[in-house]
Amino acid sequence: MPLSSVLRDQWIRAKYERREFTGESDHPQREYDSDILESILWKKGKDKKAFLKRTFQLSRKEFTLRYFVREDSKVPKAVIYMKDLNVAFQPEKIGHNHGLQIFYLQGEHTRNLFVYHESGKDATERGAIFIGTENHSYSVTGFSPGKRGPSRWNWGITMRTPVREFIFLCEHEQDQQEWLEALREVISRPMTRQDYATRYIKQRITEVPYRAEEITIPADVIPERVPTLIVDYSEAEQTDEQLFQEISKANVICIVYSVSDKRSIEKVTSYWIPLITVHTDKYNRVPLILVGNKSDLPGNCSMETSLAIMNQHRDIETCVECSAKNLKNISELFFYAQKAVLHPSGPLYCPKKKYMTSLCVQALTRIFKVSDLDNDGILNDDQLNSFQRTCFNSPLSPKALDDMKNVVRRNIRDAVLGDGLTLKGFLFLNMLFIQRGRHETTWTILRRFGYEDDLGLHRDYLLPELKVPPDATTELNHDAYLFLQGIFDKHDKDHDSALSPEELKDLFSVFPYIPWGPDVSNTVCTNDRGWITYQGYLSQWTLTAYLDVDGCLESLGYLGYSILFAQESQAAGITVTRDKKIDIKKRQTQRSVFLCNVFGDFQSGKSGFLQAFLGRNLRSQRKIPKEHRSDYAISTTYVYGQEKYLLLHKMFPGDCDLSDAYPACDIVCLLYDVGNPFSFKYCAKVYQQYLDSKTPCMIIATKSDLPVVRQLYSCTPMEFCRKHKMPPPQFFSCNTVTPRRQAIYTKLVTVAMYPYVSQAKWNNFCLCASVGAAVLAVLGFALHRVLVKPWCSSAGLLSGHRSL
Ligand SMILES: Nc1nc2c(ncn2[C@@H]2O[C@H](COP(=O)(O)OP(=O)(O)OP(=O)(O)O)[C@@H](O)[C@H]2O)c(=O)[nH]1
Repeated sequence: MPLSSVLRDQWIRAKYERREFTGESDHPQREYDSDILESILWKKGKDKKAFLKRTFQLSRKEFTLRYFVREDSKVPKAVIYMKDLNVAFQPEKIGHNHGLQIFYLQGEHTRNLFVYHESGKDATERGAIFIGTENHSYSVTGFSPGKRGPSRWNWGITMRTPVREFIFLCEHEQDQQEWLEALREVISRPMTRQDYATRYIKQRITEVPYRAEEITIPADVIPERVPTLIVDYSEAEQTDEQLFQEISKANVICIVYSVSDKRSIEKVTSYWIPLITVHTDKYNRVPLILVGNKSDLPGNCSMETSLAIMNQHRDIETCVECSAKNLKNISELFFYAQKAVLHPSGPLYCPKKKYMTSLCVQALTRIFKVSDLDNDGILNDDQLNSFQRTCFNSPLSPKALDDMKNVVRRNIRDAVLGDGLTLKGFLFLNMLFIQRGRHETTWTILRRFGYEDDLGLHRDYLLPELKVPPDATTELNHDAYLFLQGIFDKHDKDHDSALSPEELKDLFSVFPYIPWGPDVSNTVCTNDRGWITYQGYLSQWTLTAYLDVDGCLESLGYLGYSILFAQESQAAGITVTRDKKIDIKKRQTQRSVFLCNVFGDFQSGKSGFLQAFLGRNLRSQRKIPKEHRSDYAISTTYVYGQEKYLLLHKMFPGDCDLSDAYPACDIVCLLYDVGNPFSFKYCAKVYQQYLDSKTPCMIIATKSDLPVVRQLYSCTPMEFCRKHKMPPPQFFSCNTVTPRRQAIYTKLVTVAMYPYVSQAKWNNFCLCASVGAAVLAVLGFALHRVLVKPWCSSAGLLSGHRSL
């Protein structure tokens, strides 16, 4: 046992088990029976090395401590007056478990005696009670056997001092009466100056301390490995200010009342709870433990009273009756206090409704859905086992699985279907844990899935740190795409490779909000019914990762990426690309997303250009309600067989500072309407004002199905391109009979990927890139689907993923 634990243990035993300082003790207290307490202590010699056996005598009569060099000595080596003496436990300094430092004033010097006792028990302090007078709030009353139940020691005396109450028991009524008389006599006598001094000395050295020393229970005692600091408060020694400070620092507060004193329980609601409420954060309530002490005495206050208080006050985590005298429930009390902090029941359970709180149900429902990998509403044995491994690091034995299912099945209908647990069963199981006081099981599950005490997801879980240097971009990596594909397959119940509104709603049911607005259908590819296709779905995630990496991390968190793919954080799913300047210098890029800013005057056909990339002709574009329009369009295209994402961003003339928007992109498109003579002027202005020759730029002549009119500008668009060494204007129309994807987009990605290729060679270069790509594109896409398919096999996420 560590040194500090011995002393702590002895201190607790002296105070609570032997009740040495309270007058309630069953143990004979020698120091009250004889004037002199004699004991052998080992005292450190003058050479400061060896400890020598010395006889010490504590005289109650003289208030002195003496010690003798030899056992038969008549003359003491030193006589120390109590008023000059102080004692401290010093196990470390003395190098012995029961070491004491006795220090006292001699003349103007402080002398030290370093001693230890062979047995810790005898080295503990003893107590005495000072008896003051009536007008100093001392009183004494007797009580009769009727109150106390069958016992030999039935005749009681209650002695009240300004700081606490002492209960004494007598065997016979006559003893009780004699004691009462004697005590009353003392109390009725006025206090002399000597009395005041004696009270002071006695309180300092022999009476139970008003306040227990701060006790630290080391971290390694409990599995959660957090240390516990127990802080006592004494009205007699501390100011209100100190009390308020301690209250505001506390993680849990034990309000102790006496089960034998009705007033003390009344004070819980009339004084302590309001006081704690005022001095604690109302958004972060401190759990309270209601402790009915002296359960060894007959109670005035039943457990029902404390339960009623507990039901009225949500902050009261639990109530417990204990007896400090016979140590009943004392360790439980501290266990509950630790538990109240580490595994509070308040956020999980509503005692009034006798059911879990709605926040807890929501959190567990999300956990169930995340863990139900095939989304069939049942956690089968494989899924239960991987859930168990995730939360508790080990699978369940087949018998434990069966037992668990049987318990649930016996208690509630529809909780087990086939071989698996339904959501109803999963919730019921957790409620059982909570109701049986095993909050820590549910908390382990919740915390593993990212929840913190208020049942919100932890910030570090949703928003792990990710450093993105200024010239880098963020993309999803292969792992994250695999994960997201698994999520898609799980929710595409009809296997039509598109998500219906219901399927999408189900996918986002693990989110506290729907992250995608109605504009998403016009940002990515959809099927004929306007439902987001598999390709559109991945495109939207790509866009989120690129433009709003925090939002993407958060979404991965809600979907449970880091948990299901056993990653340290959501950030493991993101690739931060290298600086674009290095790509250009090395003439190669690993990036797979390229941003193209699309400029053009009002009504020049920018939206048309974006929508045509998603395969929509003018007719289908006209059906898009205004509020569902999007300023982005993203899809894939293949360049030299590599699948790349092109993200088109529509820039608005006049309403934003173009210089801000410009530098981040990889390529710029300047659109003019061939049918509008004023349209090109805007393109020339943007080019001259904001663009440098380093960013590739392409001029697109839109609405090429309309008659071409002469542009009212100092030169024609063709001359302008020649002058600025740009490829000639690319004619484009989305007014086609059938929706079709046009080559222009592949051209844009190719140029964005190879910005250093001379602009004069663009046309040939782009042609090669796209022709070579066409075959590989189909192949590449098919390969991707085949590769990622095993992800959602019933063998579980991880095995599917690893088999890749
Ligand atoms: N004939 C023809 N009309 C087109 C084409 N593209 C767009 N339009 C029409 O031109 C008008 C403007 O098209 P948008 O694509 O909305 O142009 P915009 O530049 O996004 O417009 P603002 O957002 O108002 O600046 C619409 O009435 C479209 O129907 C095209 O290729 N051919």
